[in-house]
Amino acid sequence: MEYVSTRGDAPRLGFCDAVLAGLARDGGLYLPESWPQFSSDQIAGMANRPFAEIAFEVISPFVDGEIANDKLREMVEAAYGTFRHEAVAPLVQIAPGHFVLELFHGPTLAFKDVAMQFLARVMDHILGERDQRATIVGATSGDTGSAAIEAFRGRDNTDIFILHPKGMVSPVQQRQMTTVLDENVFNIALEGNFDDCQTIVKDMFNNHHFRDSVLLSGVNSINWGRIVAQVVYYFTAAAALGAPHRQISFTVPTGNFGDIFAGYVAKRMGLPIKSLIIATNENDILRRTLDEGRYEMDGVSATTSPSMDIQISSNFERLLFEASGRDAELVKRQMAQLKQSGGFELTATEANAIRAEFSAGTADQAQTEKTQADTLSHSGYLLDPHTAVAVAVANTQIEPSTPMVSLSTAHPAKFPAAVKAATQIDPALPDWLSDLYEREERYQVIANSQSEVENFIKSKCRAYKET
Ligand SMILES: Cc1ncc(COP(=O)(O)O)c(C=O)c1O
Ligand SMILES: N[C@@H](CCOP(=O)(O)O)C(=O)O
Repeated sequence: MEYVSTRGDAPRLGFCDAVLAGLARDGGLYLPESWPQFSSDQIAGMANRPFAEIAFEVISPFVDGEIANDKLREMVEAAYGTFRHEAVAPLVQIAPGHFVLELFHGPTLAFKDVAMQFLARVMDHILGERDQRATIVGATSGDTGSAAIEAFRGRDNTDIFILHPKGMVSPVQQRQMTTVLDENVFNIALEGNFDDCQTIVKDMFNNHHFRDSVLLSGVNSINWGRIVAQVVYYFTAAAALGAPHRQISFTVPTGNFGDIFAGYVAKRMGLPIKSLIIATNENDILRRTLDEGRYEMDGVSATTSPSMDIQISSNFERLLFEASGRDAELVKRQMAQLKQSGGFELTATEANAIRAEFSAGTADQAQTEKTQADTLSHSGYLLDPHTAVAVAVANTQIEPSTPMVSLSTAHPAKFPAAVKAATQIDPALPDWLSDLYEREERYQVIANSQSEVENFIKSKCRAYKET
């Protein structure tokens, strides 16, 4: 299996090189050249089996033998052994026909752990085999950063630099990152918003001199290794609810479009998904794009679901590539327009293809809080604000004959202030995080400047070699 860039000008790579590359050298995102297919019998056979076994089954066609099967199996078992729930990603029914898929039982209480626990092991393995050391960078609105730091802390083959928007993540998210004092972990509080963090990360990849001098690698969902691991829980959830014998719908709280793109991939692989519903908060660029056929940035507003306060939704580029019939020249032009003028028009082909696969809805602050309060009073279930955005949107789209799964992307205790405001409940952190507020913090405040970030990284990382 080879991987191709959405912008068509980067070399085709195998799985291991695509994972280490993170972003393609032409600025595009890697995708497999074709979609592995799962038969109805294979999907039926996934019901009631351990998560790690399904993970191996779903991921291995993408790895395509580049990592030995017994090693890959060992990695997925170790990755999902860190989860505190036996099922890893359990389903909980909150209303007739409506289920929440709990993805927050990993070490940092957010869905990012599902992919990050896998990806860190894969990267460590590849680097170890090649006797190389890499510099990992990531942009975060709170959850990717904490999951990545937890997964990469103390690893000898990597130094990790995470950029978060200063003062714009929840106090729990911030401390989960900044209180990790391992020598290979560096937190940067950037004077900007999440999109600024993400732009600097992508621009560092596009600065080939810098990229090569530190052996740069990335852990955002621009990295294919993140997406592939997120495909797994669509299969486990759908099989548990009766797929392939019936269709299942999913509603996904969306920002960078990685999580819902993983659902699209599952569908392309043969999973009978009826609807894939994009749920956004007030930062509703994706819903507007579906409605209007134009991707148009209009500023980020702060909400109680900060991890979705995004305008530049990275993985939408992967969808454009698919929806345009893999027209890399068109995607390249659209991405250039986005960078230059903050927007671009979808072609009719793209708009039709996207509308055929996705629908979208928005829940504003009041609807999100009401959903948190109503869900608690009707079913006794406490939702974090991101999950509540999904549940609010899903509630408007439920059909009697099709189970609806809303993805629960974070534990309520990650966002205690928002949960308390909506429900009067103070969600407790689990034991292993109960002293989070007493731990020492370490982070570096840096201006919104690519060169300042690059200089800081060069001064700290062990991989740096002047070229
Ligand atoms: C809690 C939570 N929910 C939802 C999202 C949105 O996911 P994605 O960026 O994959 O669309 C994020 C951030 O990525 C998140 O941290
Ligand atoms: N919401 C994310 C933003 C980064 O998303 P990613 O999935 O591309 O890593 C976060 O929590 O950091």
